[in-house]
Amino acid sequence: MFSSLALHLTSRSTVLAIHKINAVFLNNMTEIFSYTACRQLSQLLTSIIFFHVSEYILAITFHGRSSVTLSSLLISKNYLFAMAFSLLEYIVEIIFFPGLKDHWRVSNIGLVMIIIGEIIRKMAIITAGRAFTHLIRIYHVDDHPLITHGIYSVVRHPSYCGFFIWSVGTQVMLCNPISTLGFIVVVWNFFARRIPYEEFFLRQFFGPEYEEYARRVPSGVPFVK
Ligand SMILES: C[S@@+](CC[C@H](N)C(=O)[O-])C[C@H]1O[C@@H](n2cnc3c(N)ncnc32)[C@H](O)[C@@H]1O
Repeated sequence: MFSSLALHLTSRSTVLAIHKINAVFLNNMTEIFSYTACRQLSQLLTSIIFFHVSEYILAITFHGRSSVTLSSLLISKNYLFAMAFSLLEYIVEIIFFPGLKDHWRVSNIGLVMIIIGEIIRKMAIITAGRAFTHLIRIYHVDDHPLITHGIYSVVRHPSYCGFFIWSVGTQVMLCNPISTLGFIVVVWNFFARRIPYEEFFLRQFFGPEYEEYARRVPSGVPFVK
């Protein structure tokens, strides 16, 4: 009799545990499919698709289909890792701290950053035209003039400035505190090393003309000379 009572109690507690797990699961699913998550994740997806497809179309427009590779889509392993990490952060936080994602003023500032960053970057690509290559040129070619007009008269590296704002904006829009800091550090470091490397060759190509341009116009990436 005792054993059947024990069995009954065990199966009852098992059923209760399953109900509890189901409730937690359903609650988590409700958070994941909430209005907040649907809106923020669809904004992220739209921004990413628009950014990469337009990069690809502009690269084809200026350089022709044959010289455009996957790198023109700017999808690297590090980039995929960073985006995957930010998605993981988003999912964990929306399950355990859903209130964190409801800061709409912050999220909308992120959205504005995405739009401004995108506009600056695309203005840079269109202004530089064929001079804009995704891989840094290390040999001078005849049809590569120094671009100093338009947005290049305001900052020397508008496409990097635009990407910096765009990428950090994606994380601000998602209200992801860890990835926002992570993106600021990683993207800034990347450009802080890339800009001197790129300018080493630009100084070789254009000599005093580039020196004078660099003295006059700021880089466009904070704290990078
Ligand atoms: C990915 S693009 C980035 C251009 C620029 N750093 C920017 O942020 O807009 C890199 C290529 O642009 C070329 N480039 C950079 N600044 C330039 C300028 N002011 N005029 C002409 N070519 C430039 C470099 O030689 C390099 O091959």
